[in-house]
Amino acid sequence: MTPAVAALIVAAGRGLRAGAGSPKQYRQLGGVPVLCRTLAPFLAESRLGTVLVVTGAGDNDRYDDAISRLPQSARTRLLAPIEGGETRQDSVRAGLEALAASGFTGTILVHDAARPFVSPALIERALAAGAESVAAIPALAVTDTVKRVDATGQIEETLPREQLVSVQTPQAFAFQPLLAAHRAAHAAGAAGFTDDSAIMEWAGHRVATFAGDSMNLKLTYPGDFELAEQRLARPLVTRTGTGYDVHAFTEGDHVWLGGIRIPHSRGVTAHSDGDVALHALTDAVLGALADGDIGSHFPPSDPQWRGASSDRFLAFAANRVRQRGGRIDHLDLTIVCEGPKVGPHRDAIRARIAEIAGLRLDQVGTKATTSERLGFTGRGEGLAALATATIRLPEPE
Ligand SMILES: Nc1ccn([C@@H]2O[C@H](COP(=O)(O)OP(=O)(O)OP(=O)(O)O)[C@@H](O)[C@H]2O)c(=O)n1
Ligand SMILES: C[C@](O)(CO)[C@H](O)COP(=O)(O)O
Repeated sequence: MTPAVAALIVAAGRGLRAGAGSPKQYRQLGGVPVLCRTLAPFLAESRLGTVLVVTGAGDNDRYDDAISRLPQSARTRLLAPIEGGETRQDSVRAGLEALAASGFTGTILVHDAARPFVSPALIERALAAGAESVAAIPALAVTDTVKRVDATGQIEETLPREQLVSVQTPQAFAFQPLLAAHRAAHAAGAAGFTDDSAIMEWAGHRVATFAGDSMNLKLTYPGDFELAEQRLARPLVTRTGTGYDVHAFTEGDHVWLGGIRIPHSRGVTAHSDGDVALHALTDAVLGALADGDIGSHFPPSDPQWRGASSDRFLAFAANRVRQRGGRIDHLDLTIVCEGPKVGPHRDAIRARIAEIAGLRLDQVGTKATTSERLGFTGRGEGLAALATATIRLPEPE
């Protein structure tokens, strides 16, 4: 039976811009070959039935050496590598043709071997987005001002960055349309595409985006290796933070809990959408960072947060962890209320929190309890949430 989802890792480049002799995907990073680091999270994802690496001509020994560093049990879904071409586009097409010959028809994730910091959570987001769209790619908002220059480096114009994103891999596609687009581009002599979504655009498909990861660095220049080594060299220390939030009930017909709108006979009094679960989680993450609290970053006095959807608060805190070179290991949440009943919504809340924070489902715990009719929650005057965040941060210098 052919698998429903496969990953294609392109590793046939020469790494000329990175210099230093051998192709960058076979260089050591923290004592482990780059390709090994890149493959590990794909091979650990049980929904990926097959992983195929496209290698350069003459790289067989390097490839064998790199994958010998992976545990035997991790290699069971790794197909024999196939040879790539002159350009990335040629290499992807070669991989797609090999998968087509094996009868594959499902969803394909295409990823650069040169991106060894791909996280399990990003792969999970790619899988989820690939199940929804013909083409979906990880994107990050552009935070620098972006200019167009002429051949001499003189600025020609400043581009409005609101509509610009920078895109990464893994990119998720329905296999047949991607194969058809690659074949059509090849037949038309259309070359020079720097990613596969550009080929899908060229073929007339709409391409969706999902949240990228600022840690998903592409090793391109020598400085990227220095940065990557520095990142790996600093040991991570575990930090824990707690959060607590309360909102009083008022007239209304719904409450927001963990990013899910739940119909209820009451609403809550709040400046934002009053989502106690996301507020407590945000404070837990900020607490673990020792980085103030939700009110110091999003002051209630600021009108722009009036009625704000609280997912942005948690996403902000999660991004602050990543910006500091850290990661969230786990979020745990307890909701305290007599009503609404949380049980029927618990899976949706858990999934939404994982999505907002960029985590896998197993990194999020959600629980709910009443307070046995005691106190303000017991009297049905409001609802509360408690949260714990466990994160890892690079040890301070
Ligand atoms: N003919 C090619 C060129 C690139 N790639 C792969 O595509 C990814 C992104 O390409 P890039 O970073 O440009 O890698 P290189 O082509 O190796 O780098 P350079 O352009 O500096 O030579 C890398 O994983 C690379 O191995 C490939 O499989 N086949
Ligand atoms: C595919 C890619 O990683 C998306 O950002 C990027 O376009 C590859 O570019 P490269 O010049 O081939 O490294």
